[in-house]
Amino acid sequence: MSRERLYLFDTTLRDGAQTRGVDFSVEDKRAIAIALDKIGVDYVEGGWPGANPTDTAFFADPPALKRATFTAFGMTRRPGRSADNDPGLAGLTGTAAPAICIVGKSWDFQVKVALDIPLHENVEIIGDSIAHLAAKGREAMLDAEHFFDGYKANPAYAMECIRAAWAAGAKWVVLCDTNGGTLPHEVERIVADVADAVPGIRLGIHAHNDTENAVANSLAAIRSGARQVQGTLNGLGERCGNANLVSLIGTLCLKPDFAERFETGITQDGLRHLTQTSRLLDEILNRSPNRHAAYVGQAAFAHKGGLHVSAVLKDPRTYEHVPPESVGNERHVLISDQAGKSNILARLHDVGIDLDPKDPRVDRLLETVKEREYLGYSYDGADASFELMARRVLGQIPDYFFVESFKVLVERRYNARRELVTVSEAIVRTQVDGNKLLSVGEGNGPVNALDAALRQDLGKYQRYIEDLELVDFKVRILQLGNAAAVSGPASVDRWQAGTGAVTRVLIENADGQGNRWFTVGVSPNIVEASFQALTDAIVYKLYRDGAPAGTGPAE
Ligand SMILES: CC(=O)SCCNC(=O)CCNC(=O)[C@H](O)C(C)(C)COP(=O)(O)OP(=O)(O)OC[C@H]1O[C@@H](n2cnc3c(N)ncnc32)[C@H](O)[C@@H]1OP(=O)(O)O
Ligand SMILES: CC(=O)C(=O)O
Repeated sequence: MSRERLYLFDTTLRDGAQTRGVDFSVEDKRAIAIALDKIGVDYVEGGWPGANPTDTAFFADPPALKRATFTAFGMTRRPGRSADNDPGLAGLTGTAAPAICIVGKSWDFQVKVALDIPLHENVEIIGDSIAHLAAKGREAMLDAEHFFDGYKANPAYAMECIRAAWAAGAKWVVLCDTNGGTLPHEVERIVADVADAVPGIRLGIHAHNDTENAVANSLAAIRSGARQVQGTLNGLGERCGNANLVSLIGTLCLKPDFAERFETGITQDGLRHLTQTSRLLDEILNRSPNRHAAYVGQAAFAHKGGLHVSAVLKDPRTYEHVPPESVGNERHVLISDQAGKSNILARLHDVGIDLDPKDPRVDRLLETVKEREYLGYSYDGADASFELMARRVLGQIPDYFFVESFKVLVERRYNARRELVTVSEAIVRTQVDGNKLLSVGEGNGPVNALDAALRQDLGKYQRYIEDLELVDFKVRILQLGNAAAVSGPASVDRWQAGTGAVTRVLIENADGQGNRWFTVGVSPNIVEASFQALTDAIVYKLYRDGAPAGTGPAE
């Protein structure tokens, strides 16, 4: 059975640019447009030429797209002007964009309040504007703003608006849930009514996420006859955002009810790049990806509960709705106090340690993890510290170096230019093969100074850590109730009374070969917690790079 074509329209660069805190440069827009084109999106709406210098410059030198239709966005002609004399429309037709999407009002209330013109005039404006674009040879589309609210308030008028666009030559009439308050059952009914009332009309859906239903509303519209679906990468957009195109692509391509009925432009390879495309956007916006994003989040295929892990190891379909690799994501098995033996075994396997489930060391490891999590450690995000902890229990981590003591000073003073500065200095005394070393490091904060001192001189290990870099540092204050506070590495396993806050430090490290790893430290003292995470980072690198063992501290 042949499938119907469903068109995907991306508005990341237009509605997504209306997100609070998002400000794309021309080069950002180009990179995103090319990534969308690569995965097989049909339309890339680049912005509103004429509205701001970035969009004007972007349209003046459009990206070379292979598959997608580059689309300009604007609004219908202004009241009191002819379409031929409207500067806004001229700005759109002055670009080379083969498709132009204009927003027009379809809610009588909006026409009265926002435009302040008679209802019939707005209908004429829509018709004229679309006819003008079509006459210029462009693929004209109407974004029927507030269509669902308009239809609920005055269905006859809302229909009159979209009939005008269709009759004037619109290739698509996109029904917008502009305020995002419409629910899926309403969308399903209203889109079906419209499709029945105007046979042959090509409908699109543009849903906002104000009730967290934008994706559901888009799917409902498709079920009722919409054949173009608009959305944005990672759900960017005005207020609560738009329908998340990433989630929509996953569902449309992988769920049989849609995938068997509709063909999209998304290629197999494009689908496998979905995770990468979603993360590229976050990278460009310089923000952390949402770990819990459907399909593409780091946690989307992360298994934590013992029952889950045990079953996933037998067959991943027990707790996964689609295979992670189908969208370019991967499976993670997390270690935590929810863990059973299966988690530990799976995680050990990941780091190259295969133990028999009956091996008593597995129980010891499980106990150690649970105790340490109780103290405030978290291995969910700190793979390297997990591996070190496991290998230490198994006696596989040699003594490399020994830190006798460290001291950190923070000084706030006026410098020679009478500027107020805060400087930090750290002094670390270490031993390598019985040789005593003293290093001093300076930094813009105590952790930075400690990191500099630790890595300044590690004797024969120095060459292994030359390219080590601290790339991210996160601090979390934990209230452990009646659990213990810990005071240092030697006392980590010693329980203490008290209810003090404990600091958990998570450090991301990188080296010159492109490896990245996370380590964790816990203490009531932030510097001590950082010290643990920093030393774990160094030990992990020494172990992984096969550095020779040391002889331990001198007596
Ligand atoms: C639902 C949506 O998200 S649509 C996209 C919204 N996106 C944006 O607004 C971002 C880009 N916008 C802009 O940069 C500016 O608003 C511009 C350049 C387009 C217009 O700027 P200005 O001319 O200063 O107008 P301003 O933004 O203050 O007000 C909008 C005007 O457009 C009119 N207008 C609103 N919708 C329409 C429409 N569909 N057709 C014609 N005119 C419209 C309003 O009545 C108002 O007119 P008024 O100034 O006579 O009261
Ligand atoms: C056009 C648009 O962005 C909206 O109506 O929400």
